Amino acid sequence: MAVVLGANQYGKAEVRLVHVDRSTPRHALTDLTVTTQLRGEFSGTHLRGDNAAVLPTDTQKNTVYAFARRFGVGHVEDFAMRLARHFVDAQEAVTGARVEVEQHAWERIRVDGTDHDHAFRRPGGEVRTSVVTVDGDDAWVVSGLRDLVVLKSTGSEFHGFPRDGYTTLAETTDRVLATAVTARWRYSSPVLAAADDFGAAHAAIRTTLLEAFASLHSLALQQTLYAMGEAVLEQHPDVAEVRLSMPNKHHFVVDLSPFGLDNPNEVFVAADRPYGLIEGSVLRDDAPPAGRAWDSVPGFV
Ligand SMILES: O=c1[nH]c(=O)c2[nH]c(=O)[nH]c2[nH]1
Repeated sequence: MAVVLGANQYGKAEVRLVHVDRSTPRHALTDLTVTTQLRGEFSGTHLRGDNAAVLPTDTQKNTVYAFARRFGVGHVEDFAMRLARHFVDAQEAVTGARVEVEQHAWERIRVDGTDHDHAFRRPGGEVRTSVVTVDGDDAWVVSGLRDLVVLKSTGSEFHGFPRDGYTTLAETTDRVLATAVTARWRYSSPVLAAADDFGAAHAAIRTTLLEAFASLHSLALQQTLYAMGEAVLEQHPDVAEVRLSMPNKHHFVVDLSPFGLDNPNEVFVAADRPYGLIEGSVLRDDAPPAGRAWDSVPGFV
């Protein structure tokens, strides 16, 4: 019996690329997941561990980021074709390539009825939540939402933090700020005074959260969290307390200098973990007691 190598391919899977076109103050955002797979004559590495024909998957990843800076992204089909052609043309052993590009949608956040220049929201996936607790004659209503994914491509800084022997984080005056908002708010009373109904109240509070996120020039996600909670309390008299849980969905500037390219905050790797997790409660100082409102509400909020 002879054993032979059958069909094979290899590459880098799920390269998370966020490209910000900042050529005008009205930023354009392209958010991609790219998977490269090379096909060709790779028997050497499989049979003998001879890597002479193996363009590293790490190189393939770098090429994705470098191409985004050199050529821009454009349509996903064009970006994929440019990459696939490059690998096939540039490497002797590579006779074919499969490049899969998925694009994640973003919409502009509307503030006072106008599309914002650099604040975005991911459509879909958001969940409206509610927990009602009744105890005898008492009742409490906690409403909320989760997975409201938002991003600002500028208008966010983070500096002035303490440094110790383990600190490597660079201070920044311009970074991408992104989070998936989980918010729960407790109404002062189970019967709304100011709003007609819970649906209208939910929609209005959601708008307030989005507008506050978009409008604040942020010096920390903690500051953004507080501003969002504060805006809800200021604009919605029915609400006694807001609890927020906001992961800091880090976007790191890719170092393209090894390829002779600068990167003026244009090409980012969107990391999925680990992430900062910023949580807090914002409430009126004269809020009625929470009673059993938060009983059995999972997690921080
Ligand atoms: O807004 C931020 N808050 C933090 O506490 C923090 N920590 C960190 O590393 N980056 C950030 N960003």
